[in-house]
Amino acid sequence: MKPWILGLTGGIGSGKSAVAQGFIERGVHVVDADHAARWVVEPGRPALARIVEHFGGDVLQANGELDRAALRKLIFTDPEQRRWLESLLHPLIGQEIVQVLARAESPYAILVSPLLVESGQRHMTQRTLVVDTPADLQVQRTIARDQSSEEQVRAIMQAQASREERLRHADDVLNNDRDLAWLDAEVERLHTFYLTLRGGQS
Ligand SMILES: CC(C)(COP(=O)(O)OP(=O)(O)OC[C@H]1O[C@@H](n2cnc3c(N)ncnc32)[C@H](O)[C@@H]1O)[C@@H](O)C(=O)NCCC(=O)NCCS
Ligand SMILES: Nc1ncnc2c1ncn2[C@@H]1O[C@H](COP(=O)(O)OP(=O)(O)OP(=O)(O)O)[C@@H](O)[C@H]1O
Repeated sequence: MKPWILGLTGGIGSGKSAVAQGFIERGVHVVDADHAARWVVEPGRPALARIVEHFGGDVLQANGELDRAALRKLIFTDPEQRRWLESLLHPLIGQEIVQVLARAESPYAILVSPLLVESGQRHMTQRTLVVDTPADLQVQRTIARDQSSEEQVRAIMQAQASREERLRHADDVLNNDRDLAWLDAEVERLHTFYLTLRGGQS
């Protein structure tokens, strides 16, 4: 039987990847929109040429790969440029996600995306799990992981749905304000529940 699809979302640094890892360890097939966003701009793919045409050669590294830090600076200080990039990449990211999900063979599969609510990717899924983390903890964990500045993390959060907006779309919530052992216990609880569902519904 074709798996039903769970959407897993949360803001930057909320813990989506850590939660997804817990589901992967339990045999669930996972596709991550951030990974798909990397595949569509690999050297030789048409989207990379469009980005260079639009933003100029400064967004390329010497080896011909996208300079992600340079592009991040450009799009999170200018909403119009961010929307231009999203209108180019989101349809391509959507196509990649559909292809990978079509090959999934676990009882249910997961689409991990920071922009599940904002980008309309939610419509590819049957159920939404929100990883909910207090904003200050999101900032703290992201800075520790990426060595980025607080200002940059807050600018990215400004470009994302608010916590309240995301929670409005949640069927299930994982409160990620405790330690990793708690996170794993929550994944176990949710996985046991998801295995009882048919098409994402009880
Ligand atoms: C700007 C880019 C090159 C920066 O790359 P970088 O390697 O530094 O970050 P990465 O892609 O791993 O994203 C890190 C986090 O930033 C946030 N983020 C990325 N893009 C966006 C966006 N358009 N709007 C809001 N938040 C975003 C997410 O929380 C994401 O998890 C990259 O994020 C990108 O291409 N973004 C546009 C495509 C997109 O919208 N991707 C999000 C998944 S659909
Ligand atoms: N409960 C927790 N306790 C301690 N550290 C945590 C917890 N949850 C996540 N982390 C850590 O916080 C950081 C951010 O988590 P993670 O990378 O999973 O977030 P994300 O939502 O995938 O972020 P992004 O949107 O930027 O891709 C990571 O270093 C992760 O190991």
